This record gives sequence, C-alpha cells and structure tokens, in this order.
Amino acid sequence: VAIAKQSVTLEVLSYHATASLEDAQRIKSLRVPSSAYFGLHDFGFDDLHLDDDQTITACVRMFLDLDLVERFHMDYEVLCRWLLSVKKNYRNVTYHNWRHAFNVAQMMFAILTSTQWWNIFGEIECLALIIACLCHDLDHRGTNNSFQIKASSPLAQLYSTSTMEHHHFDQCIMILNSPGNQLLSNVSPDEYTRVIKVLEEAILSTDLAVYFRKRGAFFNVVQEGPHWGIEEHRDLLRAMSMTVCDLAAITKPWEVEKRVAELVSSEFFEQGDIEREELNITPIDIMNREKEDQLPLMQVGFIDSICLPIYEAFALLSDKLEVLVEGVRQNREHWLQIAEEH
Ligand SMILES: CCCOc1ccc(S(=O)(=O)N2CCN(C)CC2)cc1-c1nc(CC)cc(=O)[nH]1
Ligand SMILES: [Zn+2]
Repeated sequence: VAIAKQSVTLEVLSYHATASLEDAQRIKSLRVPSSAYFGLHDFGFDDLHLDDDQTITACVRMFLDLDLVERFHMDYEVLCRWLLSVKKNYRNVTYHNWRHAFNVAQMMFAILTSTQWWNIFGEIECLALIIACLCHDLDHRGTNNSFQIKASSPLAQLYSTSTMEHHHFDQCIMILNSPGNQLLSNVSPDEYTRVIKVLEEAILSTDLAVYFRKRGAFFNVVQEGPHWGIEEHRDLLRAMSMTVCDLAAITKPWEVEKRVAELVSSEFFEQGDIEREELNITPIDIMNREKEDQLPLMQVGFIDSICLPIYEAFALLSDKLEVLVEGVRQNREHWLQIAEEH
C-alpha cells in the first residue's frame, strides 16, 4: 500500500504548471492602475468587466498597497510570474476558477483596509491571508469533498478529511517552491515558517466543515469582547475571515449574486450529472437538476444557516462591515420573492 500511496502522491502532486518568463515580463511592463481605478476597496466589487491581464495587475496593486512588496523584499518579476502561475493552476471549471479566487482576495483586501484589521494581523499574517485567498481553491475540479470519496479519486486516497483543501494547500506550496515563482525567497526563515503555518490554517479553514466546527467559539469571543492580542482569538478571526471572503458573493448587489449563484448551481449540477452517469448514484438535491426549482429556497436556507450568523458577527466587530450583512438580507428578500413566485 505504501508504494501505491507513494505513486499516487507523485502522480497527483507532481502536476502543476508555471507561467513562462516571457509572460511575466509582459505583465511586468504593464502600468498598474490605482486601487480606486479598480474599485478594490468597494464591497460591491464586480470583476466582470476586467480582462485577465487586469485581474493580475489588480493583484499587483493589492500587494503594493498592503506594502507587502517592500516589506518582504519581493522581486517584482517574481511577483508577476507567481500571480500568473497561480492563475494558470486554476482549471476552466464553471465556478471554482481563477475569477472566484481573485474575488475572494479582493474581499479580503477590502475588509483588511476598511476595518484597519491589517493592524491587528500585522504584515506576516496579512501576507499569508492574501496568498491564501488567491490559492485557496487551486486545481479545483468542480467537484466537492464527498465526491472525491464517492469516486475514490487519488486525492481521497491522500487526504481523508478536507480532501480538496489539503490539495489546494499542496498546490500552493508547489508553486511557491517553483523556480522563478519563489515569492517568499527573501523572507527570513522564522518569518517564512510563520507565513506557511498561517497559510495552511487559512486554506484549510475554507472547508465549510471546519467553519461549522469553529464558529461557536468565534461567536463566544465576539459576545464576550474579543482581545486580538490573544493568539487563539486572532486564529479564529483569520479562519472566519476566510469563510466571509469565500462566500462573499452572497453579500453583493443582486445582479452579481444572481450571476454567481447561476455558476455555483451549474457546477453543482455538473457534479450531479457525473454522479448519476458515471457513479450510478442519485445526487443530493443541491446537485440534482430535477430539483432545480428548489434553488431559491435552498439559497434562503444557505443564507439563514450559514451566511447570516457569520456576517452578523462581523458587523458587530466593525461597523464598516454592516454593509455586508445588509447585502445578505437584501439577497435573502430577492430569493424569497422568487421562491414565492413558483
Ligand atoms: C446556488 C445553488 C445552490 O447553492 C446552495 C444550495 C444549498 C446550500 S446549503 O447551505 O443547504 N448546504 C451547504 C453545505 N452543503 C454541505 C450542503 C448544502 C448552499 C448553496 C450554496 N453554496 C455556496 C457555497 C459554494 C454558494 C451559494 O451561493 N449557494
Ligand atoms: Zn472558494
């Protein structure tokens, strides 16, 4: 078994592509517009009108405005190449693609700056959080953890819990260690160890199962009055921030949420089709095309059970984030109206 595991490991982990030097030099030569030009501080941000190059220069802008390039002595060409390699290692799936990762990173940037929480976390934890957002769904195949188990995919043989999230982290480390992509090569050994530890926790916390496990403790901290000097409180805030950014489409103006929900449901249905046709099993309702008309009510359930609790807690931590829970409430109204029309 050990040998089988070894070969699976090599096969699954060895695949990753990196961007060409030429491509990085092309990006490097582009002007980098301001965060105001991109609207990177806006909670209603929509990536739809940006082309792929602009998503890369927008990420460069986020690194520059968080002062990460100077503070961690990043080589500018390496930053461009690393961003291109990260984007290249997202697959062309319906929802869990580069655009999703880019939007998650923009939401983290908007939260860290509007709340001034970049001061609570400090530079090392901010660096880890931004890298984590950009890398948190790397090499996603458009299928969830339970699918990996049902299909006994190579990934499920490697990781029995948080299967996809462990793979996303491995892919992230693979790219950071690739020649020409070593973004952290000028970071001291101690700081590097810290960045990687926070990075792994942040990526693993995007598994909703981890969110459910940790959120009770977080709500207690928020109720009792958080002390961000306490390591455990900051760990919880980082983990919950990853979920808040990962699900943030639910807070966006209706036209954005409606478009993204369409992508999410399409990807779910594609998984359901594979389960029915190749695994010969009946998919769960959210992945079953035959239950498509239940989607609006499912979104209301998603909002009530998963989204509102965490966005309400965040609104208690900073009044700058009240606009997020307001967005969730408005989208809940829209989904309810559609449900009632049926
Ligand atoms: C839009 C198509 C329907 O989408 C959903 C349907 C049901 C539920 S659920 O809360 O009942 N629940 C979540 C935990 N699963 C294990 C079981 C099912 C969530 C979504 C949903 N998820 C995301 C995150 C990817 C984004 C989004 O917009 N909607
Ligand atoms: Zn995600």
